[in-house]
Amino acid sequence: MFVNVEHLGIAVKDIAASDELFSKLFNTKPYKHEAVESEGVTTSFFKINQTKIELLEATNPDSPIAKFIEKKGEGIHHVAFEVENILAEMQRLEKEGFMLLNKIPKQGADNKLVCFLHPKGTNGVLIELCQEQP
Ligand SMILES: CC[C@@H](C(=O)O)C(=O)SCCNC(=O)CCNC(=O)[C@H](O)C(C)(C)COP(=O)(O)OP(=O)(O)OC[C@H]1O[C@@H](n2cnc3c(N)ncnc32)[C@H](O)[C@@H]1OP(=O)(O)O
Ligand SMILES: [Co+2]
Repeated sequence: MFVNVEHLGIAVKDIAASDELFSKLFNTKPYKHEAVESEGVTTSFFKINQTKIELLEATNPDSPIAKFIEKKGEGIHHVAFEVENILAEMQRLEKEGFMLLNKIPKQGADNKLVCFLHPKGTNGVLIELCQEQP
């Protein structure tokens, strides 16, 4: 079952500069920074009530974030949904014909297991499924 929007991912070129910008915008500082080497990103997280914003900067030129910025520029990169049971959702969505980008859940930021759906199958929006790890 889909529960809620877990976070919005925003691709940025310079996370330190974007931290300053978004801190001014939201009038609050990021609550954490975390690098996820397997995705080639470093992140910072802001929280506004229940809404989480994830800024992502590439840490290498092969990172999905580096490629995205090269093609489309900075901006909204993905929408992440919290799901109750990621394996069950992955199975259901695969049966429905969605293109899973990873066949087994992988380690995301902020203690989550994650799976991505190809934007070609979701009207051009990269979707991330997240489940909190116990
Ligand atoms: C921090 C960890 C984690 C979390 O816990 O929150 C994250 O959020 S990690 C975020 C970064 N990781 C990922 O994005 C992993 C999933 N992404 C991918 O596997 C790839 O980026 C991709 C979506 C399969 C695209 O890769 P690739 O095919 O190599 O790149 P292209 O540049 O050739 O793109 C093909 C096609 O798709 C369009 N595209 C790419 N990214 C996006 C996007 N984010 N949103 C919408 N569309 C996207 C791209 O423009 C190309 O379109 P065409 O040019 O029309 O073919
Ligand atoms: Co994300």
